[in-house]
Amino acid sequence: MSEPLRVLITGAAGQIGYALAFRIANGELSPGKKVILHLLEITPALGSLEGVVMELTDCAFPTLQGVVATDKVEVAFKDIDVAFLVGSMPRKEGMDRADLLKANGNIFKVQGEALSNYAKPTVKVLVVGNPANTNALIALTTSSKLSAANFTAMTRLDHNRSLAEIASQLKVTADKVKNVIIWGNHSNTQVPDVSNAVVELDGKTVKVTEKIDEAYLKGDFVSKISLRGGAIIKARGLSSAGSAANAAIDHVKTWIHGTKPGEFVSMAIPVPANQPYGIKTGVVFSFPVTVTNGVIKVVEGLPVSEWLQGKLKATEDELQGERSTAFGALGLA
Ligand SMILES: NC(=O)C1=CN([C@@H]2O[C@H](COP(=O)(O)OP(=O)(O)OC[C@H]3O[C@@H](n4cnc5c(N)ncnc54)[C@H](O)[C@@H]3O)[C@@H](O)[C@H]2O)C=CC1
Ligand SMILES: O=C([O-])CC(=O)C(=O)O
Repeated sequence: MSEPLRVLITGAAGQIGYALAFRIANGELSPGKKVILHLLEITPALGSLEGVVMELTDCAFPTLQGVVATDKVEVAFKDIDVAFLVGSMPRKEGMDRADLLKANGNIFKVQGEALSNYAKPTVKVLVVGNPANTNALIALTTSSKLSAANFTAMTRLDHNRSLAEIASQLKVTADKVKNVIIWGNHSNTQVPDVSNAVVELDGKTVKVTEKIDEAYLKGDFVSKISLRGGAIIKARGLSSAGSAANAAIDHVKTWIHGTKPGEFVSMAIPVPANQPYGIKTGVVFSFPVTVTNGVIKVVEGLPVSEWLQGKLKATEDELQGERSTAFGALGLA
């Protein structure tokens, strides 16, 4: 029988952690495969974490082989195959995600070191905690034994929001839309781009740009997707959790099982050495990607309009700025 999948969730007693744990325990990442959940929390939240473990036990999931619940990184990160790095402070109304750098940056410095020291060398790391791109860069920078290929940050929620918005405009379900792209930072400067997206309408595949007005796609659509996180905080008084956990599962499932032929998704990854689309190395940037046998590859050669070029530059500049702030504050080189 194959080895169980060891999956770490940090911040497991928090909103997103709570939504993630049950779905992962139920085998959603790799159907049929046994799972050992590693749940990390800060010491004051251990009581609450114990309650999560009790509930997981009470589900009697046939796939759940064990649970390790701890406040110690050396226990939590030991031999893990997948890491969902969620545990960190969420923003409140009126804040930008980059305002969280000061509160959250150090968490990812410590956890980068822990990944390097204790995780399997093949570990797949997804950073969810905000500001996600720069936190992933911090973790990568402090994990001397792992490589860039181990690290990603989440823009799949923005990707899914884009699929859903286009589907709603065209009165179809979201599975009929594919190949939207989120470029850059998981922030207000992200670039939701549907210039390569297609939709299945009445059995025919057509370009989204043939069906929806260009002014809307470059205007209200971009603002709606990029400001959606803030709109949810305003409506709920709390940041997105169910949809964030869902996107995190989508992201890791794609990483494990690959993309379908002809399809790409959005993932934030360390910029590869060949600097696709002219984006300079040294930041974690969201690109259109395909995944085959666990290897993430940027989809290159897509046309870049003048409009897109300007937006790519703005989101890249923001990421370079976040990098300088974070590296300065944390004493990283
Ligand atoms: N990338 C994305 O698309 C999204 C990112 N987020 C981000 O995810 C993060 C978590 O959000 P929520 O679950 O709503 O927050 P939450 O406050 O409900 O839960 C966070 C949990 O992390 C724990 N925690 C804090 N420091 C920790 C550490 N050093 N080690 C382990 N656990 C630690 C806390 O005790 C708490 O239980 C936030 O930074 C939020 O902004 C949220 C939605 C989408
Ligand atoms: O907006 C926030 O702070 C939470 C988040 O990242 C999102 O919902 O996209």
